Amino acid sequence: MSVEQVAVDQAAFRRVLGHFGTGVVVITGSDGAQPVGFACQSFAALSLDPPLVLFCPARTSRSWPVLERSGWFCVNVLSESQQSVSTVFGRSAPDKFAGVRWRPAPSGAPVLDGVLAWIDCSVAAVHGAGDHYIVVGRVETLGETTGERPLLFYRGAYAGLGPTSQPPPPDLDAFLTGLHPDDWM
Ligand SMILES: Cc1cc2nc3c(=O)[nH]c(=O)nc-3n(C[C@H](O)[C@H](O)[C@H](O)COP(=O)(O)OP(=O)(O)OC[C@H]3O[C@@H](n4cnc5c(N)ncnc54)[C@H](O)[C@@H]3O)c2cc1C
Ligand SMILES: NC(=O)c1ccc[n+]([C@@H]2O[C@H](COP(=O)([O-])OP(=O)(O)OC[C@H]3O[C@@H](n4cnc5c(N)ncnc54)[C@H](O)[C@@H]3O)[C@@H](O)[C@H]2O)c1
Repeated sequence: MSVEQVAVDQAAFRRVLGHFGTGVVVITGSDGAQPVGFACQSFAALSLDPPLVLFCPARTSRSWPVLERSGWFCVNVLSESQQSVSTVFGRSAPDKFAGVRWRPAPSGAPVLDGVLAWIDCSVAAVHGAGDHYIVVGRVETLGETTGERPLLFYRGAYAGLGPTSQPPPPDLDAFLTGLHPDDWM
């Protein structure tokens, strides 16, 4: 199989970077009266001690200034059955929360019904990077539900994990609890 080199134009960037499949989150917040939020795949765990995460909003984002002013945001990890939620929050719309059920996290930022996990954060640092910002959040509280599978975004389209062909290895618990402090997890 040949490895083709292509020019770095925007179409190639999207096509090639699309091979890096990710989960999908909705980053939410509030100005104290109105909730705001947007779909996001540039989310990552960053640091265990202290507990930090990051995401990257576009400089043109209209939700980000609201989150920055409040000093808080909540990361909502979408489940496989929440593709329509990602579609709603991935577009510009006057009221993305119409018809969406949610409850407030301790910060007041929305936790959407049906998410796999939520991570409530204070804004710890903001760095400009190209046409986006890199936002570092300190994890203040978090929670999870179990049973559902994650929503994935891969090559510009939604995907799921598919049926599990193999059960997890029987020694998975021992592997996860036997990590050396220098191991990256
Ligand atoms: C799977 C997925 C992953 C995504 N990942 C990311 C990500 O990692 N980072 C990211 O930044 N985005 C990401 N997006 C895109 C993002 O969800 C959408 O752009 C979303 O609409 C942004 O919401 P917002 O509230 O920030 O801005 P919105 O208010 O929804 O505005 C979106 C854009 O529309 C334009 N716009 C709309 N209305 C006006 C107006 N009246 N005046 C001027 N400009 C206007 C602006 O350019 C603005 O950036 C992702 C989308 C999907 C579906
Ligand atoms: N990081 C982002 O800001 C980001 C990521 C994914 C999608 N989006 C936006 O969501 C919408 C739907 O996307 P699509 O279905 O056309 O997928 P797409 O084909 O544009 O996305 C393919 C890949 O390109 C990259 N990408 C796309 N837009 C980007 C951007 N503005 N900045 C940095 N990386 C970007 C991402 O890695 C993504 O997985 C588009 O408007 C897209 O720009 C933004």
